[in-house]
Amino acid sequence: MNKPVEVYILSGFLGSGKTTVLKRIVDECKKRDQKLGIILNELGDTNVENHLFEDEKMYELLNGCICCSIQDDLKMTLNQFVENPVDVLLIEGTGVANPNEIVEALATPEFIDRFSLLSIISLVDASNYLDYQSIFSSSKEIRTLLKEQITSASLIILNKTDLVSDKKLDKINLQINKLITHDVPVVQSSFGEVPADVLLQTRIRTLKLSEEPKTCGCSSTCDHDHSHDHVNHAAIKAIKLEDLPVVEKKIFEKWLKELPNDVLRGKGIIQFKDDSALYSFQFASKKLAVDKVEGTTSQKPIMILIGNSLNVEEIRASYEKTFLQLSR
Ligand SMILES: Nc1nc2c(ncn2[C@@H]2O[C@H](COP(=O)(O)OP(=O)(O)OP(=O)(O)O)[C@@H](O)[C@H]2O)c(=O)[nH]1
Repeated sequence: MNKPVEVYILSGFLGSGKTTVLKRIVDECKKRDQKLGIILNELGDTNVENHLFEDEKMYELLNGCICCSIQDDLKMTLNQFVENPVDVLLIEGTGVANPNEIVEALATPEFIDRFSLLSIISLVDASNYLDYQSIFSSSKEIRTLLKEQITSASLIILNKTDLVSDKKLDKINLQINKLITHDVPVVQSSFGEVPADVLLQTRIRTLKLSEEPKTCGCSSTCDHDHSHDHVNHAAIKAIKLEDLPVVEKKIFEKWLKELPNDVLRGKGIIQFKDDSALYSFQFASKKLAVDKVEGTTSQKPIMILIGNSLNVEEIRASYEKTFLQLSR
């Protein structure tokens, strides 16, 4: 039998910096000449970030969360890596995934000797942490999910520290340290800049299965019985807007920033007025970042918005009013 594939799971809430860290790990593994595999999971039915990993053996699991509604897809994908092993497999869950569910899939008899889980790296977004913990500006689902992402980690990266004051950081560190019971390191970073040896250190030696099977509370599509304890995150939805017109960057940015606070994350591909290039955009922590898509791409302008109990009709109406009526 081949050597087990070394696995790292990246977890963390929407926009916390998982893909940013994933890119760092990919670069490091390439430097080490390691053969890489990536599993990216998105809530919506489109991955707008696949251009970032064109050279890698990548599988996209779309339209659901590998921690519940598409567990079978995850198992099928893991089988691909059993048949064609790589040295290192990176699994990035959706921002609302509970990493324990991925651990559970890796710990089944068919996979336990094939994969060796080395670490669960959880990203915590310092710029939103206190708001997400607040009963006034967040929901119980989000608070429970954040707690699960922290308590299941073997390494916590407190990211986006550039966006908060030292005083706030101290407060967040204190709160995180109250949640973790084991000797789990918490490293602070901005743009996921964590030394490679810290990032890739082996922190888990054995997989543990949870003891008591419980009924899953994931969603109507999930009717299996398996051992986990997690939040019902069905209220967190992705909306996809396609056929986007060419937009003015300033208007686009203003529209995103004025979206209701329930919109926790946005991403996509966009074309700006008077510019023939396509740009990938990221909207997280109420900040817009755009990046020119280099080379040729078959992707078309598209926008994915993810949030908690989103009022889809309201968002669609505001989108149509701002962009479609203006472009007519
Ligand atoms: N200011 C700041 N921005 C950051 C930092 N880390 C990541 N970002 C930006 O935040 C946005 C979201 O980062 P991602 O790495 O895509 O976050 P993610 O966790 O993969 O997001 P999801 O796709 O929602 O799961 C991007 O625009 C990043 O460039 C940071 O430390 N500081």
